[in-house]
Formats: sequence, C-alpha cells, structure tokens
Amino acid sequence: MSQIRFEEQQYNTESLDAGLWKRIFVLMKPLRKELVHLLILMVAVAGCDVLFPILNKVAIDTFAAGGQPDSSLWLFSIVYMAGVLFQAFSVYLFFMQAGKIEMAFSYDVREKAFAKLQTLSFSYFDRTPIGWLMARMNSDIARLAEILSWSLMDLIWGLAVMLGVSVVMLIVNWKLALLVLMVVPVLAWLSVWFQVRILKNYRSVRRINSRITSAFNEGITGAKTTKTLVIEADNLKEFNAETLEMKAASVRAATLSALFMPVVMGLGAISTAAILWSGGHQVLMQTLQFGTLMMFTQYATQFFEPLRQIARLIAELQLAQASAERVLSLLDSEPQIVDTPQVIEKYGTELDPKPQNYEPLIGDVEFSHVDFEYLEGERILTDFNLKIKAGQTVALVGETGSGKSTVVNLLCRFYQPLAGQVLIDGKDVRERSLGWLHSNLGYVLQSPHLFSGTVKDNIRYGKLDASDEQIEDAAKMVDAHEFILRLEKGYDTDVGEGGSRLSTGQKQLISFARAVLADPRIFVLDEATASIDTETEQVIQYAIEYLMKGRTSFIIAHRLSTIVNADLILVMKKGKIVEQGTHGELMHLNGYYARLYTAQFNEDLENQLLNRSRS
Ligand SMILES: Nc1ncnc2c1ncn2[C@@H]1O[C@H](COP(=O)(O)OP(=O)(O)OP(=O)(O)O)[C@@H](O)[C@H]1O
Repeated sequence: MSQIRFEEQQYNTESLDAGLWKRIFVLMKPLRKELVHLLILMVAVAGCDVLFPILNKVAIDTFAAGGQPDSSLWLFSIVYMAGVLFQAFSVYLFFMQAGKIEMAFSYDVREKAFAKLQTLSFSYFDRTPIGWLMARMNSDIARLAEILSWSLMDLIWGLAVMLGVSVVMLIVNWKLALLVLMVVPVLAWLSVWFQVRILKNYRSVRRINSRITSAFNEGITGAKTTKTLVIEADNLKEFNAETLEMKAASVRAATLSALFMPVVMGLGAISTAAILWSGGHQVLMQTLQFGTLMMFTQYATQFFEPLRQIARLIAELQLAQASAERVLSLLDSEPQIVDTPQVIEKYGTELDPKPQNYEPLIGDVEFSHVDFEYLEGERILTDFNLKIKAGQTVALVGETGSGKSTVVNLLCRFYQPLAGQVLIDGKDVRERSLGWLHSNLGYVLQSPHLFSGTVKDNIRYGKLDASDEQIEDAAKMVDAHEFILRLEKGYDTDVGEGGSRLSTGQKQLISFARAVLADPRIFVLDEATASIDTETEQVIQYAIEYLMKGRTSFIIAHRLSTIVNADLILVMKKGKIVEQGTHGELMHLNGYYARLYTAQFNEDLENQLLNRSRS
C-alpha cells in the first residue's frame, strides 16, 4: 500500500510533456539505425495501403468497365501480386524489427537503472520503497519499451496512411476528398475524448488490482495473525470495498469501449454515405469514373482505422508519461555519497576501481565531534567522539534504537555525518575512496544475506578469484565445513533465494567464511538476536573470535556473554556513550552494563536449569 501511495503522491501528469519524451528518445539513441529501418518499413507498408485502392480503381475502370479483359491484365495481376507480397514481407520485417527494438530498449534501460541502483546511497533506499523500485525496473520499463517500439510505429504508419490517402484524394477529386476530411476533426476529438477516459478507467482497474493482490498477499501470509486478532470480518469488508471499486471502474471502461466503436463506425458510415451520394450523382452524370468512386469509398473506410489508432496512442502516451517520468527519476537520482573527482582519478569508482593504487588500510578509527541525523531535524548522534586503535575489538551494546548500527553505518560510509569527521588511519573518510574502504571492510549482518546460487558461489563472493581449496579452507576456519558437507550436495547445494533454504546460524557461518576469504582489515558484525541452538552458537562464537584476530573489529552485541573478551565495550544510550571499558572494568563500575549483564546472566542460567530439568 505504501508503495501505491508513494507512487500516487509523486506523479500525476495530465497533458503530454514534450520535453520528457524528448529525453526518452535520447535514451533510444543507441537504437537509431534500427529505428530508421523501422520507419522505412512502416512507410513502405503504408505506401501499399494507399496503393491498393488505386490499383482497384485501375482494374475497375480499365478491365471491368472496359468489358473484355485486356491483354495487359496479366501484367496488372503480376504488379498486384508483387504489391501484396512486398507488403507481406515488409510486415514480417516490421514485426521482427519492432520486437528487436522493444527487447533492446528494455534491456538497455534496465541495465542503466540497475547500474544506477548499485551506486545510490543508503539514504535513497530509506526514502524509496523496494516495491516501488521493483515496479519501475519491471513494469514501467516494459511499458515504455512496448509503447516506443509498437505503438509509436503504429502512429507513424497511421500518419503515413492518412497523409498518403489525403494527398491522393485531393489530387484526384478535391471536392470528394473534402467530404472524407470534414469528419476528421470531429472524429479525432471524439476519439481522444473516449480513449483518455477508457485508459484512465483501465489504469484505476490496474491500480486497484495491485491493491487487491497485496491484500491477498497479506491475507495469506498473515493468516495466523488475522485469526488470533479476530479481524477476519474487518479484512473481508475492506477487501469487498476494493473489489466493488474495481468492478465499477471495469464496467465504466467496458461501457465506454462499447460506445466508442459504434460512434467511429457511425461517423465513418456518414462520410462513406456522403461520398456515395455525391459521387454516385457524378457517376450517373458521367463526370466521375466508377473506379474512382470505389477508390474513394475504400479510402473513406481506410482513413478511420489509423485515426482510431492515433487517438488510442495519444491517450496511451499521456498515461505512459507517468512511467516515463518514474523511469527517468530513477535514472536521474544522484548518489548522495560520492568520491571527489581527485579520488576518482586516482582510485577509480566502485564500479570501475583501480585497486593497484589502493594503499594498505591499517585500521585506526576515529569519530571526531560527529553529529548525525537520518531525517532532517531528528538528531541521532550529537558530538560523538571515539578513538579505536588498529586491531582492537570493540563491542557496542545498548538498548534498541540507541544508535549502535548508526555508528557502524557511518564507519562504513553508508551515510555521512552532518558535522564532524570519521577518520580512518587519521584521514577523513570523505577524502578516501569508497571502493578502497569497502574492499577493506567485512560486514556480517544480523540476518546475513546470501545470493541465489550454491554455497560455494556465496563464499566466493568474498574473493572472486578464490580456488575451491581456498573456499573450503575458509569454511574450515570458521567451522562451517562440517555442516556444509552434511548438506544434500555439499558445497554445490543451492541456497535458495536470499539463502531461504538455510537456517540463520548456517547463513551466518557461510557469511563468516565469505569474510575470512575477503580478509578485511575492518570487520563488523551485527550479532544475531535470533535464537540459535547452543551447539551452533558455540561454533559461531569460535568463528567470530577467529575472524576478529588481527583486525579492527566492531561487534553490535545483543548477547553480552559473547563479548566479555572485547578490548573495549561501549555502552550506548540515546546516541551517547554512557559507559566504556573492558568487561571487568564495567562490572566493577556496577552501572548500567553490570545490571544488564547480571540480568542476562541470570536469565541464561534460568533457561539452562529449566532445560536441564525438562530433559
Ligand atoms: N534508515 C533510517 N532512517 C531513519 N531513522 C533511522 C534509520 N535507521 C535508524 N534510524 C533511527 O535511528 C535511531 C538509532 O538507530 P540504530 O539502528 O542505530 O539503533 P540500534 O542501537 O542499532 O538499534 P537495534 O539494536 O534495534 O538495531 C533509532 O531511533 C532509529 O529509529
């Protein structure tokens, strides 16, 4: 729902915006050659459409009205056949080319959008719902590609036919031509009027449909919660309201569509009747050939099809404008955190790095008078100071929302301070390269993310050129080897999307192995809060200790028993360090940490006793 609201509040365009479409056409520049081919094909198809009624006229006036078939009938038949074959072949080529352009355009824009997403800062993802981004990457780009390849080409075909037909009619008999052309403005206006309304209603249907899908989704995934909260009736009422709204919009769209066709046909028939009436008189008075009259009646009917198409297209373009705008807004988004031009020149960008120029990272970290806020006016850190020596293990503890992850986010330069500095090896991270910093960082998240693929692939992300032996060695170092071998296909087991086929503990061990392989100078661990069995917990504890050796490490700790050996424990409260020291020092202080530790210790003890008595 939030996604839909986000969308509605962001874009609501009513009239065609030429500047916007010009920018979209700039995106099509790489396909210039294909577009020119397509244009030529469209004009060829339209040329045939204009030509056939002329050939019919010739056939009627020369052969049919002439009585006996002329000897040149053969030649005429061959020309006619050639015309038909030429048009059929052009249509075939046109379909191929339009399909190619559709695919190439969507691939190209998706690639650009994906590359952009890779560079955007975290603050962008805070503001932008993931569902919104997914819809941009999929449906909006697909809709644009479809409109630009097929619909726009229909438009060119339509305009070419109308132009060709008008020119031929005006040359042959301008008075009769005017009888056809007089209906055009009325029909054009009516067509646009209808199409805009029809498409608007269809758009409402689509929008409500996505709300219904999300309601379905919530209904299914939240079935247990719904039952326990006894809110089935309310949910059903809400759902009914949505479906009723959808039904009303669908009926409106269908009624308008049903009305539109007879209106167009009626107007077309009026113009044909006018031609037959006036042309018929002229034929009777022998001032007009019968073949010419037939040609005009054929043109009159032919004229309205492209007009109808054009009206539909204008309406479609108007509505696709929102897609165009959203895609452009994604492509236009600029990352807030970027390297300076000097840094880029020396170290390259994250997408195109120059690792040969990276200097070694030692691991001294300092926060100096740092102020920070995620949202304007909501201060999270104020004058935050911290100094860590290379190789130290620092544990961050404190209640939820106290700012532990924020400190780490700033260290990783996922966000930037409002004031003050974060320094690594004595130099402000803003003067450093993002690629350099991130290649020296190992970050294992609380719920670690694995990518679709095998266990081996996932460990290899730590070092892309690692051999299978190195991968197994890394797994052995963190005691992950045993459990991996127990999996169905060992290292070649598919982990599922996001690692869904593995438990949290297993996912953590794999991300530890990945971190060992990457061998980062700074290691960050957001310790899992999820309950992990005691055996896995012990294995994880060993892995953590192994990983922290010899590098600056930050642990966001939830279970205090895991950090008793840390060189420095920082106790945070509302963005401030309220206590700091080693475990022993803090216990001696007998303050917040000591209370927290004792409480957790007693709780653990109780649980152990409970488990023992149960077993
Ligand atoms: N992306 C964000 N956008 C806006 N506010 C945020 C964002 N991330 C965190 N905050 C806010 O910043 C404050 C500190 O959050 P932070 O995540 O650093 O706390 P934490 O101590 O790590 O909490 P936890 O133990 O629950 O992970 C909280 O009030 C939180 O609501």
